Amino acid sequence: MSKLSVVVLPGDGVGPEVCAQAVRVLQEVCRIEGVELELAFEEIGYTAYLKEGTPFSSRAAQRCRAANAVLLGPVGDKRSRELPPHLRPEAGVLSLRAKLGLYSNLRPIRLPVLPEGEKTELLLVRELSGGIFYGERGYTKAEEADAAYDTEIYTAGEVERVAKHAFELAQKRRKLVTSVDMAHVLESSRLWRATVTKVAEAFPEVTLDHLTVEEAAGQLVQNPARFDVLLTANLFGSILGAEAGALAGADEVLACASLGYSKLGVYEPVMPTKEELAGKNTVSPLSAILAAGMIFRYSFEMPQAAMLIEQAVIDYTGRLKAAQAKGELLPASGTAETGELILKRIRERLTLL
Ligand SMILES: CC(C)[C@H](C(=O)O)[C@@H](O)C(=O)O
Repeated sequence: MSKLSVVVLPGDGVGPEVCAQAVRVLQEVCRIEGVELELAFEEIGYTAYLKEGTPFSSRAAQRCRAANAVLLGPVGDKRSRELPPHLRPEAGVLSLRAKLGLYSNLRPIRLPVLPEGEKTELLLVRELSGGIFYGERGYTKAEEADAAYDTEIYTAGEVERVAKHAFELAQKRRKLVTSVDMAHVLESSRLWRATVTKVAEAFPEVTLDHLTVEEAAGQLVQNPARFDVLLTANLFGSILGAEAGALAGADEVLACASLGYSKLGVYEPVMPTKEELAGKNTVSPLSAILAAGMIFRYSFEMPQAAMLIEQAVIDYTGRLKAAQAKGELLPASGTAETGELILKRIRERLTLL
């Protein structure tokens, strides 16, 4: 029996309760597939700061580095706003990515194509360990209120490795990479564009086109079907990811994977921390469950198991929508109950296979 290990970083707000359901799914699918699953729990974010005085401890980092995958809950808390930047929950996430060398964030997003309303799936590939989030920052004068700066900086090597990843993924999809930058204004974007163009030479079967970030923001709304793989820098990816997430609509279930050179990845639901709902068993765990599915796809290399989970989520949301459309009264289903229903579907599907 093979053995795989996952570190769970439940994060803040509703993170623990949604991660608990994703863990149940991980355990069940590993049991079915005959994989021995070793689980460890560590803290990150505001919760970690309250307990340990740091948003991500070096002990937690060490355990994550030794694992096969990390399941990460949403991170952030309104009460952290007064903290110095290095103690804020977000600093914990940036440190996790840097310490694990995760440079490529993959976010599949299904968007409605108007007016037909059908869905198209694009894959956002966001550079994750460089750019303005990691560039030098500070105040230019002793007087803090005077002037502040953050540096957008990329090396060709940083652009090259994430671009290669985007092209490799596009090869298995519709074979189009749209690289998004601000090459009309920014020097770092001109390096980005030149480097991506060079990487494209090794992938003659994949088409490359370039858009400015302003164009991309518009096209996501007007013509989302024109995208297959959307490749972009850290900051632009954060903004376009939020835009695409909003366009996808509240009932779309979104998760993402952050990867580096090895198979070790960090997987997270794309959702807010919703501190006010923490512990109330009301939010949907489906994004966290999809994140668990992505663990099987990218870190465990078990695509059948990933499909089993994805299909269970699709079946569940499909039936929910059909019932709503018929005006049927649905039984209230909390976080844990939804997790249970997904487990039931996973077991049912197995009997069908
Ligand atoms: C603030 C930062 C840690 C965060 C992230 O990169 O996850 C943000 O950019 C986002 O995309 O929601």
